[in-house]
Amino acid sequence: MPEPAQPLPYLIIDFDSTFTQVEGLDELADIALQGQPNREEVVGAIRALTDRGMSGELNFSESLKQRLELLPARREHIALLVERLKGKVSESIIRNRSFFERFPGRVYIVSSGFREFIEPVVAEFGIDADHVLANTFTFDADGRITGFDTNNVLSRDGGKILQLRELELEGDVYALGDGYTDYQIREAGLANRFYAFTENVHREAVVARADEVLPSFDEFLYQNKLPMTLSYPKNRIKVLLLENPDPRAAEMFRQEGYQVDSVPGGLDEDELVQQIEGVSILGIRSKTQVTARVLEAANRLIAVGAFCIGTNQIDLTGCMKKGVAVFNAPFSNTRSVVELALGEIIMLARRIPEKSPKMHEGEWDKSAKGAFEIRGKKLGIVGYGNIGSQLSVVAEAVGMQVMYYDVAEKLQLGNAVKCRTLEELLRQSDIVTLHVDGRPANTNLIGAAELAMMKPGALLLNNSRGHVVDVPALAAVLRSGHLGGAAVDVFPHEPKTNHESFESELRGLPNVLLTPHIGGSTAEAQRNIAEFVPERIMQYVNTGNTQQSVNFPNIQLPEQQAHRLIHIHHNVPGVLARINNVLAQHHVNILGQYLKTNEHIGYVITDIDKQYEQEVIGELRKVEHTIKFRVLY
Ligand SMILES: NC(=O)c1ccc[n+]([C@@H]2O[C@H](COP(=O)([O-])OP(=O)(O)OC[C@H]3O[C@@H](n4cnc5c(N)ncnc54)[C@H](O)[C@@H]3O)[C@@H](O)[C@H]2O)c1
Ligand SMILES: O=C(O)[C@H](O)COP(=O)(O)O
Repeated sequence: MPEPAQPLPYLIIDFDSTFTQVEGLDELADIALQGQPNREEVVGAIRALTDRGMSGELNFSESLKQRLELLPARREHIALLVERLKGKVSESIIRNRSFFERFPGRVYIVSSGFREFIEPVVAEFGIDADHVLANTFTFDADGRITGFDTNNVLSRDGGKILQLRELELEGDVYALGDGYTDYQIREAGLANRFYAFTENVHREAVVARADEVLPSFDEFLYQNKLPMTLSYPKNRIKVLLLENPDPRAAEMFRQEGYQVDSVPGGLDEDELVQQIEGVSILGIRSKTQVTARVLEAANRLIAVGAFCIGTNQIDLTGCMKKGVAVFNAPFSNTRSVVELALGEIIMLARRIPEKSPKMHEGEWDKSAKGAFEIRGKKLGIVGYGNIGSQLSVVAEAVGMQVMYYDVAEKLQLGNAVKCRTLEELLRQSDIVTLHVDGRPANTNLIGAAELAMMKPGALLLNNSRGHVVDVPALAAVLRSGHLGGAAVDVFPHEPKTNHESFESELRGLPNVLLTPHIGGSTAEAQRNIAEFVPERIMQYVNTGNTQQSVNFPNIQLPEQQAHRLIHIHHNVPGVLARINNVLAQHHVNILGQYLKTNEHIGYVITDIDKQYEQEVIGELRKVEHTIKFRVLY
């Protein structure tokens, strides 16, 4: 861990809602009133008094007095409280335990809370009792808490100020806390700076008076160039989510401590270029185009999450060359598409797209004309990947004969028959369903010539990508009656939001089922995706693991041993040797090293000894052909 550049300031840290996530007295009331019918009411009243005291609405001594009058606690409840509080230490304080263990002499816990529960909690972080300045309870002979020691300066209004005066600290003093009384230390001139700590509670009145706002203790250490566990505070990682992924995605990123912004609907290239600056993680779905121009404007981008299967909307090579890893959800919505396709086959076979609107208009058109069972019919699947192969199994289960065509060698499932050419499949199938990926070469894969090869009266489904089918050609064969119907979910030009209108030559044609790109839009799929993608991205950010990235060399890493250095470079000879030279020159021991390359980049992870000088990092950053370099911790 590098040494701090300057002498450390004294840190005056509040306990309740700062060192721990909760208020000690509120928790004590909750414990003491367990099983009592008035528990909620009394705890609520104590919480309200705490809050009024903390925001400066009620003077402190009055707030404390009133709270203790309401508190029916006893000595034995305190031990239970201590155990509870040990499990509720603020995340960023836990993360930086080694900071406290290393500099206990520079840290004071100054609290209007009570020594009896503060001391044992902070002792676990190496903070001694004489660096805990807090109130003390008074008890009666039966062990019931009766009040507080009124001789203690901290029990009075302006108690923290009086306490700081008594301490007579020399040099820089920084106060950190969530309450008004913490701010008063700086107001009284007893601290150079006041940091409003908002990891647990955000009090407007306090934040408004702060020199700095700290969403975490990492942020404090980072701003002051002090030794910290993470290399970069998570609250500085900005996430931009477009196209409404399930709210669970934002929730997961927020839980991790990231800042999350959401823009409903998509953004066009110009809009995204405007918004991408400062964004570390971009979350999109199938519509947003991540182009070279967008990447050029992306000055902090680490990863792109496609909250869908398709990634053809992303310049994957451009991302790779910029050291931006892309992740998608390759399996989360496959079942939803399969179910939609099966439903569409049956709907088209029974000409429901024509019959249902007629019924809504009051027309009764009972007839078997053009309607057929799907049992025994030939289903031709183009693209036998995750969706195509799953549909194959389901279609066989309802009695269809499955044929498939794929450019890659694929395992035949069940009784499915492989076709050697697309033409072979098109000429035989009663129903053709497209499940190819969106690679540019698949543009107009099904055009006029291919449509002409299909059997008269056959049905076509496209749930893959809009550009795979030549839409005017499809409209022509539907109008001519050569095809019996079609179901189309994806289009070359799709509206950016639900407020734009949908234009297509397919509108108004008979037996054509049109859906607004909803193949993967089910509650189950969206929820799965919203967990899957953030998990992959957070793993990448936290450990460097690139498993299942669609554009980075995939490395599944063992658990980190000490410090982890992540180096992304252009794949040219000699970079690894240069990295290792720097480490060797500084006598840094390599505990483990993992390298994988592809045609464009090399991705090397090096786990090194705890001990290293700051210079090493500077030199590694300067290694020629470096695209991105980061130290995990
Ligand atoms: N409508 C929706 O909402 C929705 C939902 C999910 C996925 N999708 C799209 O569905 C498609 C399939 O998804 P998947 O997860 O099964 O993808 P996948 O990558 O698992 O499978 C695609 C298959 O198509 C094959 N292929 C590519 N080009 C081909 C060609 N010209 N001829 C024959 N085979 C070809 C590939 O070899 C691969 O086996 C993708 O385009 C995806 O974007 C759409
Ligand atoms: O690629 C996909 O998974 C589908 O096309 C679904 O895309 P969407 O999330 O934009 O609906």
